[in-house]
Amino acid sequence: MVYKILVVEDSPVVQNVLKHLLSQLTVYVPIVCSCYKEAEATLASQNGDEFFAAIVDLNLPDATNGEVVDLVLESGVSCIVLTGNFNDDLRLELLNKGVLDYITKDSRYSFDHVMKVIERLRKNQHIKALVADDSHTSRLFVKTLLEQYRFNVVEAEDGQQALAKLEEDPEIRLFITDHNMPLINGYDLVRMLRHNNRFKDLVVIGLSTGHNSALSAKFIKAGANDFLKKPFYHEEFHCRITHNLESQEMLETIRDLANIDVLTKLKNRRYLFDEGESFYQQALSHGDGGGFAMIDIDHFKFVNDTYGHMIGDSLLELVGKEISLAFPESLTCRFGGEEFCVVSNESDDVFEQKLVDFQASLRTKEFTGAKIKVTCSIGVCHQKQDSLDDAVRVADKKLYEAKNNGRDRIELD
Ligand SMILES: Nc1nc2c(ncn2[C@@H]2O[C@H](COP(=O)(O)OP(=O)(O)OP(=O)(O)O)[C@@H](O)[C@H]2O)c(=O)[nH]1
Repeated sequence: MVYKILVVEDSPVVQNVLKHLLSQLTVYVPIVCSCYKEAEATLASQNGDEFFAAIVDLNLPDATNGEVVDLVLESGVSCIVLTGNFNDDLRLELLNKGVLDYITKDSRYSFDHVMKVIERLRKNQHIKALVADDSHTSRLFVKTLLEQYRFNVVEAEDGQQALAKLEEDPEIRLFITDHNMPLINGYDLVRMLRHNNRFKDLVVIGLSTGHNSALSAKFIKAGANDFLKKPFYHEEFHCRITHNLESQEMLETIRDLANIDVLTKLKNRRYLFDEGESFYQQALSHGDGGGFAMIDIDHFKFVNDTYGHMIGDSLLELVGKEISLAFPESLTCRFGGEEFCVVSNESDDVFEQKLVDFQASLRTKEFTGAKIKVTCSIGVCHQKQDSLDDAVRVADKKLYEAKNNGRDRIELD
């Protein structure tokens, strides 16, 4: 996907900086106009809606009073003002008109800020936000602010409806809740959510009118990420949401780095022992699920010795991909070295058949430019065990037997 960004700016230096920054992130295509007339013609010929956003200067040679802002907004394009003048009244006027941000060209950080806004818009398209407020007017106001920043917004009229929507829709990542609502108030709702591990990554922002200064502290103590008192400036609203989402995204990145094997992109051994137990117990509780398999590539040392470690790495990466494709519903991990494992939540029969199919398909494939053919040995534990640790032990013993019995085979407990 490519995003076209309209840049309306008469200074060649600023044009070049923006062009450079936008093109560095390969998803953006800058289209530069040097004056109002050129922007008008460009927007008319492109139907306007094809532009993802516009970065505009207020003082153009043929339109010195910010007329370009109205032109861009009327064309339905998200507008960011990048200007040399700081004028507080004008800034407020433009923000009220629907301009996303008013950034002054006072340092090189201004350009970083523009890029941050554009990137945020792009990411927000994939973020679902829930707004809970019993007042239709307040809900609509918050919804409009969020939609300006490209969030997908769903609404709830009271606390109970909000809880039901959060429970049924795991895609909701941002929750903005008023305090005074019928059935369940915002504060109680936050406490309930934070006692449920499922919502640990949900970004929660509390809102309230009134003069209860203890409420913001109560909300944050209960686990809300932030709190805003109504009425608020929409700049403050966006800044707080952006900061909280960025912190959450950073946490998720750190968690991924800790839990994902860099080579194969499968979950790593650490994840298996931290989170696999609950996956295993859940699978066991679903009747006849809970199978566990250890998969080990045969004679992998020979691959390294013959083709070198780089090719060995590529082979591990490709086999990892085959494993995640073969067991999409299961928890698939790289256990270490050339050893992988699968925790299944499907019935024993289905799991066994998938293992047989996987082993057979691996046999027929050629991997890397060197067209390497490999086989694998598999040890399976499908008797219900008390813990994942025990299942690993049983499957490991069976894998050892598979190797001793000639490799390229499956041994079941
Ligand atoms: N390229 C590469 N090699 C690795 C990696 N991790 C482990 N290995 C190699 O994997 C090989 C495993 O060798 P062995 O344990 O003897 O097993 P094998 O050659 O597969 O023989 P069997 O398992 O008995 O069939 C060793 O040469 C390790 O150095 C890795 O991340 N990349």
